[in-house]
Amino acid sequence: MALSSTFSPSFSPLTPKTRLIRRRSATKITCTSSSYPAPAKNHRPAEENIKDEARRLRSESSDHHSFTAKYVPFNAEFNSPEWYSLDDIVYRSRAGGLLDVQHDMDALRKFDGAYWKSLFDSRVGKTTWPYGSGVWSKKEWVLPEIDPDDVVSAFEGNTNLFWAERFGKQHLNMNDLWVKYCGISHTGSFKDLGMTVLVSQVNRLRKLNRPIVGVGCASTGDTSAALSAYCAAAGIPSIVFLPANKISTAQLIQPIANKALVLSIDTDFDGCMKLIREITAELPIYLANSLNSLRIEGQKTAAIEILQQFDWEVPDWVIVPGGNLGNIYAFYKGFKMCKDLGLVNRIPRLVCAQASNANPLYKYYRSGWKEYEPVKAKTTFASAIQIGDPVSIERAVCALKNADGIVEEASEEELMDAMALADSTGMFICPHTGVALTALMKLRKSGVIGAGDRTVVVSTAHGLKFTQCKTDYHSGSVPARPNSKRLDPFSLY
Ligand SMILES: Cc1ncc(COP(=O)(O)O)c(C=O)c1O
Ligand SMILES: N[C@@H](CCOP(=O)(O)O)C(=O)O
Repeated sequence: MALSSTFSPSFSPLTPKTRLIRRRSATKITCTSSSYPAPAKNHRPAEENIKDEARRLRSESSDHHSFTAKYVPFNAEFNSPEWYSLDDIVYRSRAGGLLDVQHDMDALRKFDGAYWKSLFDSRVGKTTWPYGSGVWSKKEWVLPEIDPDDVVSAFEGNTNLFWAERFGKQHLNMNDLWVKYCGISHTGSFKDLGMTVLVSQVNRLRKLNRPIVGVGCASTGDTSAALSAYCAAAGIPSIVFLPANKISTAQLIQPIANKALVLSIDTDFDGCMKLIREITAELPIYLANSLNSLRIEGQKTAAIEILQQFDWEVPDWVIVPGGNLGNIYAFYKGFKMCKDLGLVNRIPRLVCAQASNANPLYKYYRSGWKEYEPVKAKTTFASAIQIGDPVSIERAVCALKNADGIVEEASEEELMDAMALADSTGMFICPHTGVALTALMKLRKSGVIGAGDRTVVVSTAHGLKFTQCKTDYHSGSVPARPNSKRLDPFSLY
C-alpha cells in the first residue's frame, strides 16, 4: 500500500524525514512523531491556476487510491443488498425511507488514526485545490471519488472556535466553554459545508449528461443562500422556495443577488418542503435539502474540525440547534467516523436544542421516544428553525440515542435573552445560537453539564443576518421576561 501524493500535493508522508514508518507486512501506516516538515513551497508557474496545478500534481503521481462511497437505506447493514451509486439521482430508499452515504470503511481502515490526523492537519488553511477547504481537506471521507476538477468550493469550513471566556466565567461558572462559529462562512451559515458537496456532485452529474436542468430547495433562508451562491459560482441554475414573510431581509436578498429563481410562497417551511419534494420528483430539478444525504457528508466535517481544533481531544458536550434535523445527525456521523477510524476513542454527548414554538423533537424526547407527532410550527425569532415536520427525524433520534443525547427547548424570551447576554460579552450571535445557549444554561443550572465540562455550542449562522430581531429586542418592542434586564445596559455586567 503506497501513500499517494494525490491526497495532498503538499503532503508526502513517505519521505524519510517525516519519520513515518511504512510497515512491509501490514497495510497500516503508523506515525511515530507528531512533527512534520513544513509543506513544500508553492512553485506553481504564473500561467497555471490552482486547479491546473492540482491536475498536474495528480498526473505526476503514481499512487492512486480507490476509496468509495454509495447510498444505502438509512441504518442499513454494511453489505446491504439495496444500494445506489452516488451518480444516481435518488433521494429515498425503495421502501420510501431516508438514505445515507456509506463509505468503504475497510479501505479507510487500511490507514490508522495517526495517519488521518496528520493528513488532515497538513491541509488546514492552505489554498491547495481543493484541500484548503475545511470540507475538502477530508475529501477521502466525504466524496472520495469526485474529480477535484468538478469540485465547487469557496474554501469553506475551517471556522474559528471561540473561547467564550467571559460568558462562561460570569454567567455559567465555566472555563472551558467554546462557540464553534459555523456561520462565519461564505454565505453566513453552516449550510455552505453541505452545499459545496451537493453542488460539486451536481456539477459532475451534469458533465456526465445526467438530466439536471437546475437545483432546487425549500428554505428558511440559509439553505437557499448557500444553494444559490454555489450554483452561481458553477453557472448552474437554482430555484428556491421560501415561506413568504418568514425569513430575514438579509437572507432574502442573498438568492436574489445570486440570480436564483426565488419563489416566495404563501405557506410555511413545511409547505415549501412538500412542494419541492413533489417538483423534484416530477421535473429534472435536483433536490438540495438535507433530505439529500450528500449534504450530511459536508456538514459532518464540522465535527471532525472541532476534534482537530482541540488537537484530537474529545469535548464532553456539543450543543446543536435543530430544525430540519440533518445537522445533529451530521455531527454524530462526523464524531462516529473519527472513533471508528481510530482518531479518537469516544464521542461527545450531544444536545439538540429547539425553539419551544417548533419543538417536535423535544416533545418526542420528553415522551421517552414513544409518541412522535409533527407540529404546526409557530412564529419564532429563531426563524431558520421554524420547522414542524423535520425530514431527518429518524436521523436525529439515531444520533441522540447513540450519543447519550438530550433534547432541550427555549421559549422566545429565553432565546432572545440568551442571545443578548452572549452579545454583551463580545459575541454577535444569531437567535438559533441563542436557542443552543439556553439549552446550555438550563443544563448547567440543573447540574447535568458540570462547571469543568468542556462544552462546544454550535453557532449556526452569522448574527448579521438577523439584525431586525436584535433591533426589536434592544428597542423594547418585543415582550420581555418579567426579570429581563435587557434595557439596562449596565445590568449585564
Ligand atoms: C441558522 C440555522 N440554525 C440551525 C438550523 C437547524 O439545522 P437542521 O435543519 O439541520 O436541524 C438551521 C436550518 O434548519 C439554520 O438555518
Ligand atoms: N434552516 C434551513 C431549513 C432547511 O434545512 P435543510 O438543511 O434540510 O436544507 C434553511 O436555511 O433553509
